[in-house]
Amino acid sequence: MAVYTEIGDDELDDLLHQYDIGRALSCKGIAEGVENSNYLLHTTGGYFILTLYEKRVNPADLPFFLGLMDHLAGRQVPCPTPIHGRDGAALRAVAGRPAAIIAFAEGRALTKPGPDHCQRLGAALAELHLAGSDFTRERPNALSVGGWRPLFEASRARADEVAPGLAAELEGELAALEAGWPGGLPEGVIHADLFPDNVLFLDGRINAFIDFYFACNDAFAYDLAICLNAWCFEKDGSFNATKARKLMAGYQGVRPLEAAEMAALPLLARGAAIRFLLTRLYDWLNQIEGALVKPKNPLEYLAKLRFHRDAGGPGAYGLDA
Ligand SMILES: Nc1ncnc2c1ncn2[C@@H]1O[C@H](COP(=O)(O)OP(=O)(O)OP(=O)(O)O)[C@@H](O)[C@H]1O
Ligand SMILES: N[C@@H](CCO)C(=O)O
Repeated sequence: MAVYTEIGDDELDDLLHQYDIGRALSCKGIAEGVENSNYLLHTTGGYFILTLYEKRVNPADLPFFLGLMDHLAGRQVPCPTPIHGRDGAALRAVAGRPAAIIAFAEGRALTKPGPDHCQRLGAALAELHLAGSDFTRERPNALSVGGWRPLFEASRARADEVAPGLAAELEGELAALEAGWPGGLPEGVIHADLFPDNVLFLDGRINAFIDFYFACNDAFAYDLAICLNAWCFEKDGSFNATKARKLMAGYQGVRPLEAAEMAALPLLARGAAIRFLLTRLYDWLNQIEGALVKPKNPLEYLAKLRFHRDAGGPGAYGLDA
């Protein structure tokens, strides 16, 4: 269970005194997630999510994340809003951690998304990209190509404990990505972690995007590449070309890709694969005792990386570049 920080009863009561959402009836740790401590908070005013921000979140970035959620929700992007206290602020401190209360969103994360879900995802992702265009805060992507080598260095010495030869393969991959990483693509605000567990479906439709805590400014097509990896491979590791085609069609129905974005997609997908491989590898090698969190398998992303390296071109994803 991803609960790194416990909250005392008095701390919770003190927190709720700052809001108009009633008094606490229960507050239970949520099993899902690996990054932050999340609680399902039930008050006399309804249900909420209480999040305490942990290691990978820089407190200075929180106004960007919380402001973005307010901004997108105001533009009909399905996304829960932060609750503002009586003083107007959404960001607080609880148990020594930065914290926020977020509206509870109905819906279920899909364990096995189908092609039609991928199409809906594509369309909603493009709408998110367009809706972010007049968001005025900026946050560079700390986990883009410039951030991968330091992350790799933190795991390099022990990488071969996870798979023989992994360090050498990652070294070669990083060098290729650093040399060829595309610039000048259309960019704006991206979600940057839009995995199936961060999309809540209700009656077959997307009811909420959650977990905006990697959102940043970067290439739109990189966000699409992250989704390609997270949604279009089966549990056995095989690539599902139908899902990829649907994802692309959904996206392009709202925001057509430029030729340069299509051409860059195989490389962007390799980059998106190494980004999650590296954070998973770090977490695998540096597990936090007592956090009751199950680290995710880095090797799932090694297989995806190899797939894109051999893909041959954007046609593999159903695109005619
Ligand atoms: N606004 C919300 N409404 C309903 N449920 C939510 C909401 N926010 C979070 N959750 C629930 O809490 C879980 C963990 O939230 P979240 O994905 O933000 O955590 P995380 O630790 O940042 O996880 P991740 O590993 O995806 O980065 C979600 O899977 C979902 O079940
Ligand atoms: N979505 C990430 C975890 C949270 O960043 C992963 O699956 O590795």
